[in-house]
Amino acid sequence: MALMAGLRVPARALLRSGCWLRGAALAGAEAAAGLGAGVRRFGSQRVLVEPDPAAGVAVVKLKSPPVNSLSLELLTELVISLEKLDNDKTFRGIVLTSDLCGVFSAGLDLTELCGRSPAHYAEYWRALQELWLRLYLSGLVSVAAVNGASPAGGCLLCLSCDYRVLADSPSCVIGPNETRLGIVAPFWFKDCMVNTVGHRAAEQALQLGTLFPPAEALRVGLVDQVVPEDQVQSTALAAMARWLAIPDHARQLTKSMMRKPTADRLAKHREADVQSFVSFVSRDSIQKALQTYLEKLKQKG
Ligand SMILES: CCCC/C=C/CC(=O)SCCNC(=O)CCNC(=O)[C@H](O)C(C)(C)COP(=O)(O)OP(=O)(O)OC[C@H]1O[C@@H](n2cnc3c(N)ncnc32)[C@H](O)[C@@H]1OP(=O)(O)O
Repeated sequence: MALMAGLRVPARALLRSGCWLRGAALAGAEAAAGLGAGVRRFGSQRVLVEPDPAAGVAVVKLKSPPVNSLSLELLTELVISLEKLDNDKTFRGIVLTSDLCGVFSAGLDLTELCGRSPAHYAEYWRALQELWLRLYLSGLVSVAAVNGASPAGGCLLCLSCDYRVLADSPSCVIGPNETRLGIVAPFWFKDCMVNTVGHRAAEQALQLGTLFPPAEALRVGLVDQVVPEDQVQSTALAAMARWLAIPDHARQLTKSMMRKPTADRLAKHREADVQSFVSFVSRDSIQKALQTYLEKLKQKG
């Protein structure tokens, strides 16, 4: 383990994909995009917010090493940041990205789903629902700058945004791989997939647990653009400018018209969805499958 800024970070996470070497190039690209030195950042321990008030845009970076898995803490901090930005009239759009190299988000934190109490599972699922509803229905334009692998819950975050830009790298796979773990995506994740790629492609991807490489993700419509890794954020900001050219009230009403029926399917039955998750995840067979998967992940490392 290496100690960085008070965080215990596995050395291999820092060395992943030549992160240190690429840092300078990415900082250059950020500066070119107007987000370099001099910008006052805010946020929390796991969510970094880089505001550009003149542009009305904030870049929201997940920074929960080693893989931005969606722990209860990360979910909570992200909800708080989004709520703050949603309520601040300075901002009209967010770019959601990762501060880590090679990983956008590893999806749900599997340690939150293993060997915990029913009360913990319920609290965790409520936090996930809250994040999804907030992001999916946000009045802000949301662009995902997907600069790393984005399986399962990571893919859900991307699908909840209005537009997706993916880095063109073999490690940047994205998709709903839940069935490969022996678990089942919630119906609202399924709905997001269907709304984005259509019923047939969603059904195939969900049943097979497909993780799409960039070219395939673009072909199926899971992402909107694939660009070289060092251009992901600048491309996301360029896309943002196109979306911000539309008057907010018209775009927001249209977004709500498109998305509210999907969100309402969860919003109207949140507690039943929580209870259904708790009873599913508490099953012995599911606990065993999750533990086996986690152990395999750890052995790989
Ligand atoms: C019960 C119903 C729920 C339905 C919904 C489920 C949605 C989900 O999101 S389920 C989670 C699905 N996620 C995955 O399958 C991703 C698993 N992770 C990976 O494939 C890889 O870690 C990666 C491609 C994201 C990154 O690979 P990399 O080589 O850079 O890192 P690793 O060495 O694999 O991992 C480092 C470290 O992190 C731990 N870890 C990875 N993913 C998770 C996770 N999702 N939750 C908790 N912990 C995770 C991994 O075990 C390593 O830990 P150690 O350093 O302790 O060995």
